[in-house]
Amino acid sequence: MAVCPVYTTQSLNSTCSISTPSKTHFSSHHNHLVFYRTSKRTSKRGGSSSCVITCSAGDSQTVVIGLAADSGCGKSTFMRRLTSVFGGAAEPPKGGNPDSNTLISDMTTVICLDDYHSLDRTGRKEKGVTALDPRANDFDLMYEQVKALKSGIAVGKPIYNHVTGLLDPPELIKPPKILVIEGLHPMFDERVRDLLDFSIYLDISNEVKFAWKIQRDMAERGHSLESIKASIEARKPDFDAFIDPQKQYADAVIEVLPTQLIPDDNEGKVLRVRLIMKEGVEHFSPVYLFDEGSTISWIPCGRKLTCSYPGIKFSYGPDTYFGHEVSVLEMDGQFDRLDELIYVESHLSNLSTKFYGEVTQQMLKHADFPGSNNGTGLFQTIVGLKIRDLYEQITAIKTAAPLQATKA
Ligand SMILES: Nc1ncnc2c1ncn2[C@@H]1O[C@H](COP(=O)(O)OP(=O)(O)OP(=O)(O)O)[C@@H](O)[C@H]1O
Ligand SMILES: O=C(CO)[C@H](O)[C@H](O)COP(=O)(O)O
Repeated sequence: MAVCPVYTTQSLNSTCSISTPSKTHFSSHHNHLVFYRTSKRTSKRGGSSSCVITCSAGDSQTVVIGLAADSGCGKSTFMRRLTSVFGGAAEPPKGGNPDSNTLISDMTTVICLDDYHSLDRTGRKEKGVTALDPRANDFDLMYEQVKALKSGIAVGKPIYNHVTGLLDPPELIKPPKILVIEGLHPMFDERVRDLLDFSIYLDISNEVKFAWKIQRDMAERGHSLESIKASIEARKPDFDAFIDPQKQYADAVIEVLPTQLIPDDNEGKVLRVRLIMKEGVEHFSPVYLFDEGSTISWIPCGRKLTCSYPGIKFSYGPDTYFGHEVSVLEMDGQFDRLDELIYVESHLSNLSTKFYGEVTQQMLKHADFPGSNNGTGLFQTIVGLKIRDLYEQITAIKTAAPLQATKA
């Protein structure tokens, strides 16, 4: 008899029907009715029986955002910028597992897809697979739980403990207004991909990834240069096979490359960052520089923007990406003075800001975050504002619909 690792909860005032051949326990937990699926049995026909819990969801629907990137590529930094756009601090679940990977704020819940590792650190070692390999991850459970959350049903999500390398007991995740699923594989499984309202891929070139890893793992974690190189090399085949291809599905890609302003630069400090925005995505209109659809090259340095060597260059224009029409906004170089960013902001359109200078204000607020002086911080902030706009559009449609139905 196997232990079924899932439990599903639903608020007491909603209607649920249960069909399960396995033992199902009910209990009240945080004002939620909890269904524990404790066992699986083999049905008479020989197939494995599944536990089906059908609940009618509440009125609110969760908007789901996917953020894909390799480890150490700036997902946490991006998440901090995104949650800040919605206001309020993001914190791990109160009173829960201190090693939880989840971050909850008033509007957003960010779950880390590492929690769907089906093999723990020892299991991966024994089987000779990396965490990037789909065989080390439970996509069925990921799909079931994201789908449940999207339709307003709370779930008991497992926790992968990065300190111990073990799978810890599940934590309760209630459906938030905005659910962000971040990690290695948010767009890998077609079923999960189809649940996403918007998806982002952080595409960090090998040179830059290496520079960031050295900065963090050598300076902050005491790893040697050789071990960092070895870890990047060991992950590369699986990264190329399973993680990188997801960028073709992303609605926005933030590509981070070495600068072209310094010939043969190998320091990796000055960056060329490209924001690739898919055309025709519902509730998302790409940002543009000066004139929508034109091809523009702009050096803003001069009286209104202070630039030291090697300067700053912006480019904008239409392109294609994996066969899709896209708009690409590019920034090469770095800002000397963040308060002068307002000059650049005033030449960008479709930013989905709520007031003049909101991008600059957000950037100044988080001036100490990595990438605040270059295109990584700027484009992450812009994508955060676009996600707020997308959320507001989706929820406006949802609240308007019943009214229209009443009128008719
Ligand atoms: N935009 C940036 N510019 C410069 N360095 C950056 C930038 N973003 C991230 N880094 C570097 O990379 C490190 C990892 O960033 P972050 O923690 O945001 O990544 P992550 O993808 O969440 O990592 P992990 O999955 O390993 O937890 C940071 O400590 C910093 O050194
Ligand atoms: O690629 C990763 C995503 O963060 C990690 O390497 C993976 O989750 C395994 O974690 P750990 O190295 O702590 O066992």
